[in-house]
This record gives sequence, structure tokens and C-alpha cells, in this order.
Amino acid sequence: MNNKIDKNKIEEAVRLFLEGIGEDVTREGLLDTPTRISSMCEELFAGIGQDASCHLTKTFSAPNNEMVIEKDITFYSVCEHHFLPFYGKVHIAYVPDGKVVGLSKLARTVEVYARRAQIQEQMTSQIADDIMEHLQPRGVMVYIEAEHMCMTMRGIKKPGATTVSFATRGEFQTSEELRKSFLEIIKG
Ligand SMILES: Nc1nc2c(ncn2[C@@H]2O[C@H](COP(=O)(O)OP(=O)(O)OP(=O)(O)O)[C@@H](O)[C@H]2O)c(=O)[nH]1
Ligand SMILES: [Zn+2]
Repeated sequence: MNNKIDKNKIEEAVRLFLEGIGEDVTREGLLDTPTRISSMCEELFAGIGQDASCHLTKTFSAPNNEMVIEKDITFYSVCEHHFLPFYGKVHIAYVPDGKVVGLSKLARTVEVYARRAQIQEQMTSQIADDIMEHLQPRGVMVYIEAEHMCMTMRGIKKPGATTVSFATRGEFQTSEELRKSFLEIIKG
């Protein structure tokens, strides 16, 4: 859990917000809403101030240096512009250089960066940079496809529009073949 979260402040702000939108904060259905929202924030923003390196330091000897892919890691995040959800799948590939991490640790790294106010491209780069820095593989590629609620339920209102972002590091930057085989596998 995020120790920096000040639940009292959030609850006070939610009461003000409810008043701001013209709600009656004393009506029964809303009485517990400020505390519900402050508890929810502990979950949604648990990644703020968290350091993903703790998940990537415990490594195992790689049986070989072939590409490892963890695909279809579901994530939910919140866009920093509108505080509306964006969600989808993260696919990660890396080429080890003598060591691998436990598979769950890639998904844990995704959680650290998804559980905060984000923009998709930044989250994509942060995941790639952390894997590069802490696992020191020969290369890494992160591919994210997501739907942004700020594009669907408000503003331009285009449900179904998908945002794709990717980040390449090391051998994935130089080898089109590696990029192609990763993309073929995640699309397969
Ligand atoms: N690049 C990028 N843009 C995002 C992301 N999430 C939301 N946005 C966009 O952020 C932009 C914010 O634009 P602004 O013009 O400041 O805000 P706005 O008037 O509410 O924009 P509209 O959505 O066009 O109504 C919008 O175009 C959103 O679609 C993201 O993860 N990456
Ligand atoms: Zn947005």
C-alpha cells in the first residue's frame, strides 16, 4: 500500500467535489462515498513512490539466451489529464544475457507503473527502462494496447479506438527480425 496516501485529505476533497457537482453530501447513498473513494485510491495509486527495482533484483541463471515473452498482462491505469481509466494489455519481450527473472516479476513491474496517474507512452518507456537497468538483458521490447475512457465516454467519444505504444531497447532497436518475431507471437 502507498504510505503517502492521506485518506483524510481525499475524503475532504471528495465531499467538496460532490458539493461542486451539485450533490447533497448528506444523502444516504453518498454518506460512505468519501471513505469508499479514499480506500479505492490506496489501490489505484499504490504505485506512487514505489520502486520497481525490488521486483527485478532476484534473478536466476538463464538456461539459454533465447527471447522470453510475457504477453497479455492485463492492466488498469488512470490518465493524468482527466483521471479517467485507461486499460488493456502489456506484452513484454526480452533477450536475456545470462539471467532471467521470475515471470510474475514482469507483471509486478507493470503494476508499479500502472497504479499511478500516467500517460501510456511514459508507462511503456518506464517498464522498458527498468527491465534494462535492473536485469541487464541484451534487449527488451514493451508493447501496450489500451482503450482510454477519456476518448470514449467524453470529449471526442470514439469507443473502440485503441492506442498502441511500444518501446525498444538494446537488440530490439537494431534487429528488425527480433521485433518481427515478437510482434508475430503477440498477434498470433
Ligand atoms: N499521448 C497521450 N495522450 C493522452 C493519454 N491519455 C489521454 N491523452 C490525451 O491527452 C490530451 C489532453 O488534451 P487537452 O487539450 O489538454 O485536454 P482536453 O481539452 O480535455 O482534450 P480532449 O480530450 O480533446 O477534449 C487529449 O488529447 C487526450 O486524448 C496518453 O496516455 N497519451
Ligand atoms: Zn485522459
